[in-house]
Amino acid sequence: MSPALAAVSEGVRLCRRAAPRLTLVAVAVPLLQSALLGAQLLVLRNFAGALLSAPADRGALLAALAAPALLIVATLVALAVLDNAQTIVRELLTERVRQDAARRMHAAIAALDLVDFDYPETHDRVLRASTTDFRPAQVVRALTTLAAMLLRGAVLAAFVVTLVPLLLPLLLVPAVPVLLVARALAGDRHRLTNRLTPLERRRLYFNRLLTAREPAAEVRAFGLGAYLAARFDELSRARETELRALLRRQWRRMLLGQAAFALAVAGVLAVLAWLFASGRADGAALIAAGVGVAQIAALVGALGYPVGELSEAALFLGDQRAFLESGRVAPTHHDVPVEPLKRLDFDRVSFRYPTRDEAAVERVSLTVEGGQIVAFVGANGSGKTTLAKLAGALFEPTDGAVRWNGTDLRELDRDEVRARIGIVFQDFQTYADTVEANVALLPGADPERVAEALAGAGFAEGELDPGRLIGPEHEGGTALSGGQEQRLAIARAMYRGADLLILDEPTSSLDARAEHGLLAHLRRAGRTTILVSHRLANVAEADRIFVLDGGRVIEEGDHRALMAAGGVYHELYTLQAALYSDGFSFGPS
Ligand SMILES: Nc1ncnc2c1ncn2[C@@H]1O[C@H](COP(=O)(O)OP(=O)(O)OP(=O)(O)O)[C@@H](O)[C@H]1O
Repeated sequence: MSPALAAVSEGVRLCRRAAPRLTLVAVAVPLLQSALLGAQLLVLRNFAGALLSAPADRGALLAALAAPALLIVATLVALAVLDNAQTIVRELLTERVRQDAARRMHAAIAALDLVDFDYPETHDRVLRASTTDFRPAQVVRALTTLAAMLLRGAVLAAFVVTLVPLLLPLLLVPAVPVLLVARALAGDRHRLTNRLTPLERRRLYFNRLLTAREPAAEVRAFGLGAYLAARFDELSRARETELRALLRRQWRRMLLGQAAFALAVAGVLAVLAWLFASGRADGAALIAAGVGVAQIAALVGALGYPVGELSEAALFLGDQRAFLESGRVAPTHHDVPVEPLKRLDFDRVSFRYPTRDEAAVERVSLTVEGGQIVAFVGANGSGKTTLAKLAGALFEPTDGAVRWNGTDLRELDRDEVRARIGIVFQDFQTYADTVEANVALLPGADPERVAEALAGAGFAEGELDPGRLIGPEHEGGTALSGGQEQRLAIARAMYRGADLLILDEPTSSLDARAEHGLLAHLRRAGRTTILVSHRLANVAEADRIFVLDGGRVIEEGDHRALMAAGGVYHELYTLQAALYSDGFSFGPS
């Protein structure tokens, strides 16, 4: 099957899947319209016949004309009613297909690996695929329009051919330039859209900076509004330049196609004139054939629209299919049950981000024993967060393995493993929903456990109403402070009752009391915890501390051992301790 045909059948399949009955109606209505049109032509012919063989008696003539005239009016009304119905059915079908496409897109995006989001191509493909959601409905619309046109054409052709057989093959000639141009235009548009996707994403990015709540404070504080708007404009102009070049090219193609079409139609009319001049057809037949030819020519001229739509939809649907198929992940191994965590081993683990040559984590081997609090410390960019994400089954090592009770994480069901892990990210999210939903995330929150998690994260009883709506940009929502948002993220991680807690800078926004309370809570809970922190006073309590530098573990041990070793940890700790001691100064002023 050709790619275009495959995409067409895919489009129809997707429509049937999203709304089978609407698809049926969308197909049936144009067919009915064609049948009505055929009937109308027959009546018209009778009408012309009655008129030309005009009886001398005017009364008799009027009586002969009344019935066909009424029928013509009735079919016209029926055609108009069906047109209205078709408009409504198409809109509903488009809506349903969009919903279905969005569902499938979201499922495919959810199946992507975290690392995929570091590839610009992923975002290009997501944008392309998500702006293709109306295409299946476009296929049905184009197909039904085309089918209706072809049927109408067939009816007209049958009508013309009975009058003047020679005209039929001639009428196919004007269709050739129309079809060629429609296909070429669709190809041009598809190529341009795909080429402009990175530019379009950047435009959307600037638009988001200008319109969203999160960047609003910084944009104002630094007076970035005009600059960002100018960047947006610059990209819009670049897009317009490309669009103009496309339209110029399309204009030339269309003119050429229309000239060829006009020539072909003129040829057909010339044949008609010749038939008349040479007396090969009678007057009534020629008038009727003339009407038929004019209608067929108009139909052929209009063919470009549905054919163009079909060709375009075929190309864009190909992109969507490619994305949905590439989003399919390799099946995970469900047959190995994920047991409660007893130990987590990093076995010579390396990890490289797609956009960087150097490894972010290099041949790290370490063990986190069940029930231990383990800390990762080190300078900015030393690999702590990357290591935490590897522990959280969010990245797969590019080399080596992370093992859960001895089993490589790759051999375990990813979702099952993740369900046993609670994470607080450095750049945690706060969701525009209730406090309760922010903690429990999934439906079916247990209010008691939510209250427990909130208390564990340091909220005093009654401090935060579980029903309070967060997100001032939404109706009825209010904002929390930065520290409250961070504690909410901690409560979320705790609510899961996870085997493993991963806390990446969980206290960066907490006040001293809240920070102390959290650490005491963690110690009491006795849950396996990986703590990433620059605050070494928090870390000193950990059972084991790993010091990272350039993606490698350079020191390990508990606080006492590391202090005794007098290495990097000792130096960092002493420096931080000095910050709190009396008489500290930044140096000579
Ligand atoms: N998505 C990414 N793509 C490319 N490189 C990245 C990405 N995220 C981090 N890196 C790089 O990987 C290295 C380790 O980063 P990581 O975030 O793990 O460090 P970190 O120790 O947690 O730093 P910090 O203390 O600043 O949070 C750094 O050199 C960083 O620039």
